[in-house]
Amino acid sequence: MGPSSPTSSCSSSYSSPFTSPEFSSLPVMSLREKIVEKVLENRVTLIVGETGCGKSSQVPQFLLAENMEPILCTQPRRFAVVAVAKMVAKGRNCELGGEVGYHIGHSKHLSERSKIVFKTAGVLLDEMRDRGLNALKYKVIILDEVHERSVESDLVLVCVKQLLLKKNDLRVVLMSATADITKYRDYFRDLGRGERVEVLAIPSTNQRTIFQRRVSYLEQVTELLGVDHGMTSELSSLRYCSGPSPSMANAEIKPEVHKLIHDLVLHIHKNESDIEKSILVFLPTYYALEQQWHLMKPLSSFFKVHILHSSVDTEQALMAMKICKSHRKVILATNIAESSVTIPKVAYVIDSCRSLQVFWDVNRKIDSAELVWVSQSQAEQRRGRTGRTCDGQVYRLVTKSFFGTLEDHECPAILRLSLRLQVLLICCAESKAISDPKVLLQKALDPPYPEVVGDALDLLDHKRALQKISPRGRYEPTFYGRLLASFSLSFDASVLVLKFGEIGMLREGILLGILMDTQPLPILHPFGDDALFAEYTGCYFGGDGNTRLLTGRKEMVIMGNLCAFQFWQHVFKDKQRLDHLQQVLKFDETKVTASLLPKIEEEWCSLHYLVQSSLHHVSELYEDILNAVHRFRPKFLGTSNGLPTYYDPYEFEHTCLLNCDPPRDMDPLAADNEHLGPSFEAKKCVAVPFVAPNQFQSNNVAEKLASIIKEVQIFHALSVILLIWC
Ligand SMILES: Nc1ncnc2c1ncn2[C@@H]1O[C@H](COP(=O)(O)OP(=O)(O)OP(=O)(O)O)[C@@H](O)[C@H]1O
Repeated sequence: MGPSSPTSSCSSSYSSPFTSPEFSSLPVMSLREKIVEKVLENRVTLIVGETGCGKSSQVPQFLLAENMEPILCTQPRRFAVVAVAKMVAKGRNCELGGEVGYHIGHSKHLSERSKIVFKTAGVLLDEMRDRGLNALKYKVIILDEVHERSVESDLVLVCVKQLLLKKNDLRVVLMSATADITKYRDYFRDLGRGERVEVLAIPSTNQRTIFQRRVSYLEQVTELLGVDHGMTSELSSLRYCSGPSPSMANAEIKPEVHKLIHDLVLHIHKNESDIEKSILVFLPTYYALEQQWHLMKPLSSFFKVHILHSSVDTEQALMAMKICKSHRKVILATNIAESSVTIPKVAYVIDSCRSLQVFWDVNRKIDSAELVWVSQSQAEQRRGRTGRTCDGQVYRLVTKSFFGTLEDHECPAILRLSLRLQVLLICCAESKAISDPKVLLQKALDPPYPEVVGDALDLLDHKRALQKISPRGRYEPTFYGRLLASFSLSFDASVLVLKFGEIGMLREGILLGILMDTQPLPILHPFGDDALFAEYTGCYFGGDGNTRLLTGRKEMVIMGNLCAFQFWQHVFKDKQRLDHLQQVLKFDETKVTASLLPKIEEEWCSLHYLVQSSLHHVSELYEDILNAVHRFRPKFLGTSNGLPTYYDPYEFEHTCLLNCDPPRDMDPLAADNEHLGPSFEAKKCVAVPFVAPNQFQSNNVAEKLASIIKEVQIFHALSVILLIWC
């Protein structure tokens, strides 16, 4: 079997991905022929291999070389979809969007020519809802990281199995380093006579070329640091983990744990001469990242701290890591960085072994979040973030015996969450084969409790999003339900949009709904500096007595971001305004090229402490939702006011953020200091003349927001959504 041949979409300097020295030594390479053979022979193949052995990046290419395209690969996280797609495209010397493409949320780099396509499970489910199982028209479907059990991944698995029952020539490949093999074998047992899941394990013994990974536990860490002399491992466990085993210990992070991490980071720094070798620390929440960051501030002359959290622009954070060469990198991350990604030169992983888990509180009927101990499978994935581009050392901050009693796998989300939105989405599916939630969810790998599905159906019925079609008791979506389901927002955010639509403020409602779900938000939140964030937010909303309208800080933040978005839109999205901008800056018309304006916009955003990518994301989502509303044409569309008066272009005034102090101390999100941008004096705001403080009728919108929040009694649910991103 020869290497794949270059395709027309690849450049002439194409070199075979299989022979390039960077990849030829990956352990998965030794099993290439076997993998192809097994996938051709069997309808379902499970590939199990250590983290970093090359599954995600190489297996799709093995199959492409056998002309098994088109190939679909799902990844549980957006971050991973982009990272793996980029890596495969780079390895094949192709443009992204050509032979190799991806689709996450609103970012779509695909074409007719795409032969390997990476998507999130969520995107795939949306497509299936619209086009039925036809959305799965691929020769091979690879479900990567199958151990990650989001509701979306589990639903994709159900649908793929339905398709397998109909389509004999489809090939499905499941991949993971830590999947429960028996579970998947059993799940596909009823595919047909003589059918079975072929399991292919990439042997560890063959992994001569993979880098070393050593693991130490709490007892070795305390010994290494010379703390708690003579303390038994039981006492250590009590001191740092509040108990001897997960069932007897709460997963809160005590100050002692933060101190231990601080000392360990310092110890590593003193003993590792290569400052390019970085340290990745896993913590459960934004708050824990903040605590750790504050503790490490005095060490800022040694370290550059980077943050990986959903509230941070990951692309930008990774870029900043690449640029920074002068200091050792310490990356503080939540489980966003837990699987599928390679952060080059991570040589040390410190794992707090805790994570944040959201669950549906059946009694209070709200989403809640709690700190939990990770499963062994999660800890293995975290371990796998090192040993990829250099040798690695992992420190687990629990004792070995404590670790031994952690669950093998975490509880699947389908057994923890309320499933309201998923039940509604299932009911809205075009294809009858997948539109009955009671039937479909019972086919899941771990079927949810029938009362949870019943609760979701009742709630949706109560909200008139579904109606029971007698006599068989099957539910159908109402017009309102279909409309809600078409928004690609969380359930509460979608409800909010429609409530605003009903009072003639559709535009504001859509933006507020999007902002409830958006991470990172348009207004920059300098990491660890809530005061500065409040100052930035206050410049957009709250400076003229309108704070009393809203009681919660979270709603204030949403309102501030709404005003910030509109401000940006006013300056950069209004045709006449742009003409005006050109005059202000005295552009020579001919020189105003497509490339100049984005640059100005980028600088402007940075001067006003706005996150450009987030503004664009909100803008794209806004268009989508507006289109959905126009497709459905609800009654209120006729009574909506249309464009607000302030849309008329005219000269306007704004309270310029340039008067704010720049971020103090070390900003972990910025690259090296010399890359911080133009000096303070040189700043010039192109939004002049002005935007008046209440230009966007913010008081009026805030008043409506306050009453709608009360009316729909989603305050608690809102707090949870906001708690996760704030
Ligand atoms: N951005 C990158 N820079 C440098 N090397 C990389 C990069 N991405 C991947 N690699 C290399 O390719 C190897 C294989 O990565 P790949 O994601 O295919 O492995 P995997 O088996 O799918 O791992 P996991 O189970 O952790 O997702 C890594 O171990 C690393 O050596």
